[in-house]
Amino acid sequence: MSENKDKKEVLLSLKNVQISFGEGRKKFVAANNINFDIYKGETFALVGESGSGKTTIGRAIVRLKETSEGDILFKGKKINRKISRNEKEEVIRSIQMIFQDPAASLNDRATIEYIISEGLYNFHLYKNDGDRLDKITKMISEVGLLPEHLTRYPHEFSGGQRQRIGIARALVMNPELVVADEPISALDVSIRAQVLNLMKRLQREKDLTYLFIAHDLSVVRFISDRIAVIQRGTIVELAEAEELFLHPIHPYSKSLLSAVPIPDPEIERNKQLIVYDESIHDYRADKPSFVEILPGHFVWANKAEEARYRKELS
Ligand SMILES: Nc1ncnc2c1ncn2[C@@H]1O[C@H](COP(=O)(O)OP(=O)(O)OP(=O)(O)O)[C@@H](O)[C@H]1O
Repeated sequence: MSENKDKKEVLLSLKNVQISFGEGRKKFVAANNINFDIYKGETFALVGESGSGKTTIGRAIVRLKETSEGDILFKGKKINRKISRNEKEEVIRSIQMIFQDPAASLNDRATIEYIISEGLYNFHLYKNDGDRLDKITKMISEVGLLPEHLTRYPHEFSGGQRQRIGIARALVMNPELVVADEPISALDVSIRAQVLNLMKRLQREKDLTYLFIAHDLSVVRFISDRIAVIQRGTIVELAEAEELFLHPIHPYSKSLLSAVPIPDPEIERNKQLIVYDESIHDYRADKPSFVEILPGHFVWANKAEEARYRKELS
């Protein structure tokens, strides 16, 4: 999906990030030891099952959730925890989020015009009202809807159209990074490809970088440059998309991949589902870390596992 991944300019960096809910004995760590870079122009997928911490990480990046440890850097500047009001505004403008459920994320009592204009109003990102109208009219056309839709309300639209409105609301801010949190999973299967194609086209046209959150590996295979697999709050593997599909290393990634349907009935029938058993990891004495096992291919492993994986690879 990316055009300039070879340049590898780091846009966003997460360094040893931890995100938790509650305090003291009630503290629940939803994501821990999170380390990854997102390059400008690429689509970086974060994949894991429900409850693995994907949304929490996305929300921390757009400052909807506080981090409890570590740093989040955007273009080299720290954007988590305490930052100035100006810096906050810059983050909100430059990093926009598209939400999973377009029905729930749009205010049903507001017109589409208001919904798409809201960020522009909040940050005074227009010269005058004519300029604002120009911006949102252009934006609504870019997502495949019509200017006359601006006076209508969210309930008058289908799920796919509502997600287009969600995309317009995010992109009218002219962001550099878009955190797309399962943007197609709530949509009818028949329109998912349309929305993905729209996102791809807009990425090319507007030089966007995507963090694409999904629970389904088959969805991200063909749209992402790199994939991080997350399991119960820990990223267990990160690699280029094809590399991950061809040479998964962590047993959890292997189990997820074994569940991806193969479009060949013969292979599909004889395929072995790999069941992941967490108890195979003994991390009591030999602690794990995020190891670069091959260039650009990282796996969560302790010393013994690293040695075993290296042997398997040789
Ligand atoms: N407000 C909250 N208070 C306490 N725990 C929370 C809260 N929000 C999320 N969690 C917990 O944090 C963990 C990660 O949740 P998160 O929503 O990030 O997962 P997810 O991978 O995005 O799942 P889904 O695909 O279902 O959204 C879950 O165990 C969840 O129960």
